[in-house]
Amino acid sequence: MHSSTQPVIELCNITKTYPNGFQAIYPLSLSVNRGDIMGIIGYSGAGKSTLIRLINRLEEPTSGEVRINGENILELAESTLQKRRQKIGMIFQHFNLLSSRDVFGNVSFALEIAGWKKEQIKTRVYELLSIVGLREKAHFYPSQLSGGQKQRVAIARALSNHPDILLCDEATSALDTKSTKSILELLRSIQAQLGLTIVLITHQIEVVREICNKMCVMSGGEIVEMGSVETIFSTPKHTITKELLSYLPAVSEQEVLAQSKNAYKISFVGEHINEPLISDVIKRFGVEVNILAGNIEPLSTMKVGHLFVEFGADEAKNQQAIAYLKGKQLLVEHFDDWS
Ligand SMILES: Nc1ncnc2c1ncn2[C@@H]1O[C@H](COP(=O)(O)OP(=O)(O)OP(=O)(O)O)[C@@H](O)[C@H]1O
Repeated sequence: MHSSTQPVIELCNITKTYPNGFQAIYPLSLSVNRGDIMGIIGYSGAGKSTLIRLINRLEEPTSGEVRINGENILELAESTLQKRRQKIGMIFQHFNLLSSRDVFGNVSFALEIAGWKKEQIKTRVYELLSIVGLREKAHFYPSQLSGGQKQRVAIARALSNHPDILLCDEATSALDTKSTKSILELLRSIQAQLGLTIVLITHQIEVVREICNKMCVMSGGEIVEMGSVETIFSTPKHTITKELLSYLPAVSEQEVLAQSKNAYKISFVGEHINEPLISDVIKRFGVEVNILAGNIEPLSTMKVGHLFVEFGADEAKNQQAIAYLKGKQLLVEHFDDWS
């Protein structure tokens, strides 16, 4: 990820009160740097959608400034705003595709509006469909596509005018786990390829973990915690942040394998959960143990724990330690056995 310290989006003391008098955003400031993937997370009603829509003036703030690349976009006349908006792509939870147009037509639509010439449109649409991996589906209609494919079309459309910002409003909330993963991978790769700045809102903490480098936690129209994903995940401060983090699904074996090709999975149940078995083998056998990940899952009848570790270079000691753990009725599997 090519993040810099150059702010691309700056929200300065913005507030939003809807015409019915409801204040959805209390004074808040937020700065997003070039190349950041900023995740805005919070429960339903926290103000996430309102906030993201203030960035491209789909909502007008009640007070404050919205600066894009240093320019206060609240001062722009409608015609200039339209031009600037072409540089801010947006994707939505329900894709918002035109059902009467095929994939090609949906992507070309944004270019037609922006006044591109017909012959340039064709080249650009196929270029975009290649980026999102849908070239061969150019003449399919939205009703013939899966949710993940529809979101790819929406991404191609959002990228059509070479934006430098991409706003994602719950872009994976309507997708299953597999499609979510592939859309997040696509977002990560286009961010790297095109040097985009991405702001995404989500209520899924795993989305933030997967692709963001920065995050904000929103509650009651305010940002209650903001910073790098590493810092917030390792030392969450606000109660809402801690609660959201507690919903993180258990670490997956693929994630562990991405860190080490020599990992062991140690599985234990019930009575062993509270025993200091790892410090035990370190003391007894002088073995080196690097803990890669771990989790305890409360089942309805008992708790099951998994620990993913990597042992040091001394294979004789490692085997003694593994034999000892197996003797304690723990399941110890090398990655070859479970990958
Ligand atoms: N047009 C509107 N008029 C009045 N109140 C609104 C309007 N739009 C949103 N709100 C209110 O503002 C608050 C924040 O809504 P918003 O959609 O920004 O939250 P959110 O965090 O995105 O929630 P969700 O994930 O459910 O969409 C909510 O209480 C909502 O009812």
